[in-house]
Amino acid sequence: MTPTKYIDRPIPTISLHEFDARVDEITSELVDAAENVGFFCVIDHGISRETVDSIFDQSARFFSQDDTTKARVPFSPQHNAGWEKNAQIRPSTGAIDRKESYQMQFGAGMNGRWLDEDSLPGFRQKALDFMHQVQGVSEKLMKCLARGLNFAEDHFIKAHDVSRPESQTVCRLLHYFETPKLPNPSGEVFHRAGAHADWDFLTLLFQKAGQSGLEICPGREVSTSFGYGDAWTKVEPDADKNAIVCNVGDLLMSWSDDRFKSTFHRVKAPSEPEDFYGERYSIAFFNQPCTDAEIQGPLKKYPLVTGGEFTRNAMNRNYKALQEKLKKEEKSPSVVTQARISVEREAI
Ligand SMILES: O=C(O)CCC(=O)C(=O)O
Ligand SMILES: [Fe+2]
Repeated sequence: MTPTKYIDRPIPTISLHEFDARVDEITSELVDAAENVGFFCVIDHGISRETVDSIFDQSARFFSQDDTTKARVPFSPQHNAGWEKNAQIRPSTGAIDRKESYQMQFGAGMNGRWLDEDSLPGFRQKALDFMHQVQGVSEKLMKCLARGLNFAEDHFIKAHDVSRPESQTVCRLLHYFETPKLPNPSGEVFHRAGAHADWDFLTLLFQKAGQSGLEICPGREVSTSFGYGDAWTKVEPDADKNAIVCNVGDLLMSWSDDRFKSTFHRVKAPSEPEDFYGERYSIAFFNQPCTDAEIQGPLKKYPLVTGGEFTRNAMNRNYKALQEKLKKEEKSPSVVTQARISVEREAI
């Protein structure tokens, strides 16, 4: 196996300390990070490490339920919410990610998709409290990003109003399974999250100390392209600084006329001795626009679309890329069928 090619790229760390007084400085740091790397770490964001640790405890509590219990809140493609296991296939790998995830939303999309209080007392309220805190940090970043693009300060905040029934914002709890250590006799690759770009506006990711694996590969020029390079940079969890890893998604790339970069990233399939093979937990908060939000960049590079249309277009593009990949690799029809189901399910 050829060793992974790594290069060092600085990933900016941006402090939100004294946000109101420093908003100009923070805006220019954010714009610089969004234009050049697409990934940045946010610190001094106001969510305590205890809060983050306690939501990870809730996540472990959810995933430790047996599969029959979790299957009572199955993933719904229509609502982009609920639990799924070994179901997501990325066009970059043509194979399933070895993980389970539980996607939560703020509103009606969750009807029937919360586990009942008897199974998991207190879970729902704790999850929603956390999601509101992350929404608060997201709104600070949205304010700066809007200023950076000369939109009204509340332009992105209004489009991502989580109190409206049209909200599509998702908080995804992720649990990657332990991977067998080398040598792996079957030669099978255990993908965790195959290389992809996110479709949303901005992703805020929480990681656990020591559970590495996230890697990025910048260099994409337009939000509609699929290509990526072959040199990776590790984004290690920084629990001491309680950093939130943020990345620009395709929606913000297109909303900025491709000025801000939505960067390819993955959770590496552990395959080299120094990789992390253990079970891994992470939490991704995907800021998604309301279905009726109107999306167009200041230079009008792309035609105006609604939040609903943007998501549909992204899914269709993903589906086509996956079909091409599977055709090229002559995967069996059963894999294709499985993939079709899974991509239709995938909304991020
Ligand atoms: O688990 C992680 O660290 C990243 C997950 C991710 O990139 C995603 O779910 O889109
Ligand atoms: Fe991602």
